Amino acid sequence: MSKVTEVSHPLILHKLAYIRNKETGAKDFRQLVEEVSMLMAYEVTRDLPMEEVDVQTPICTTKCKMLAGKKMAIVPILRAGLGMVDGMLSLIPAAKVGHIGLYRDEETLQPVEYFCKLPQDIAEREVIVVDPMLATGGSSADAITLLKKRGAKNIRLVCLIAAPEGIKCVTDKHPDVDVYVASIDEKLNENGYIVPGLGDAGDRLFGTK
Ligand SMILES: O=P(O)(O)OC[C@H]1O[C@H](OP(=O)(O)OP(=O)(O)O)[C@H](O)[C@@H]1O
Ligand SMILES: O=c1cc[nH]c(=O)[nH]1
Ligand SMILES: [Mg+2]
Repeated sequence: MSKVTEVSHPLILHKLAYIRNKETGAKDFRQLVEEVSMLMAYEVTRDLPMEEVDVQTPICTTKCKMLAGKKMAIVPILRAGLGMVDGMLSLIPAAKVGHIGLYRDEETLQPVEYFCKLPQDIAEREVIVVDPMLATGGSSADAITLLKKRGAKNIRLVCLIAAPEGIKCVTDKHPDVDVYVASIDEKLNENGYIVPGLGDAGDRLFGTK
């Protein structure tokens, strides 16, 4: 069964309020998405395996804990997921980055795949899929299916804003995948947009439309 974590830290909620505000321009929007992603990286890596090592301090030798060298990959769903990569990398600098290109057809709301480039050893990596928006869940669920077809076994999903419908879709299709979100919003509207949401994340990040 998937674990769903809503990371309601005060700093995240404060920044999310600016991100949601329609008056926030692309420059600030990008900066804030990066900052919240960094804070989310802290939460999604909470249970990474550790190992004990001997460290010589200026005073004596002591046992310390360090990451056990688990290899990681960050996989943004294009385009909007790109906005979360630098924030994640600032805390997990050794991660490799894969890219999955999907857009949501405006009429059918079904995801359409147009690009996929993954680290060749993706099957051995702990994979963090990032996309700011989890609406119907179709895009994230398809991206995870694609990763599994390429051999990935340990996958987590990090989103900023999710609709209950999207969480249900992903966790029903991929019960082995844990989901981390900054906010679970109320619902989807008739156009498949998250309410209250933030609008179209890709357009706001890149200044399109
Ligand atoms: O859960 P879903 O209903 O699939 O919707 C969520 C998807 O929609 C947005 O991408 P979009 O299709 O707008 O592409 P973009 O990032 O290029 O703007 C968003 O970034 C997700 O990938
Ligand atoms: O609310 C939504 C839904 C899908 N994609 C977005 O960017 N925003
Ligand atoms: Mg978009």
